[in-house]
Amino acid sequence: MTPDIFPSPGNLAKVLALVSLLPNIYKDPVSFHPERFLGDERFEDDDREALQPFHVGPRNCLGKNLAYTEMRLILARVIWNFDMELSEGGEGWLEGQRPFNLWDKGPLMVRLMVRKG
Ligand code: HEM
Repeated sequence: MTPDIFPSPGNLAKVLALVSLLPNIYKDPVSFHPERFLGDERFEDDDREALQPFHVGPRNCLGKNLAYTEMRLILARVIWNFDMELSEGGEGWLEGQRPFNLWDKGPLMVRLMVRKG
């Protein structure tokens, strides 16, 4: 990121879902490749730091570690107890998703008057 591309001052937003779909960051990004995270050499050029679903910095997600623990526990129990297959209506799930965004609310102007009495 350089000032030539993103002049300051300005707002820069990172669209997480798009980062995860960029083929120059993740090889074959829309296919299911769990081996991507298990040291498979086909994916050694992936930039694993690019996607930060919990954000980074002083205001990043406070629940990150809890969320990882919950996800691991739930996924492990589901996989341990069940076989899974896509059921009717599940086709095209990825393509049918709709993205939503946040909005900048702008300042709420309030006048404070010292109470009398
Ligand atoms: C997959 C699960 C989760 C994801 C992807 C996620 C993601 C995020 C993201 C992107 C932010 C905004 C960070 C920023 O503004 O830079 C955030 C903030 C926050 N998250 Fe999560 N979160 C998850 C689960 C949780 C859980 C389980 C908790 C608590 C039990 C939690 C508590 C918080 C809190 C308190 C903040 C505000 C932190 C602050 O403003 O200082 N999150 N989260």
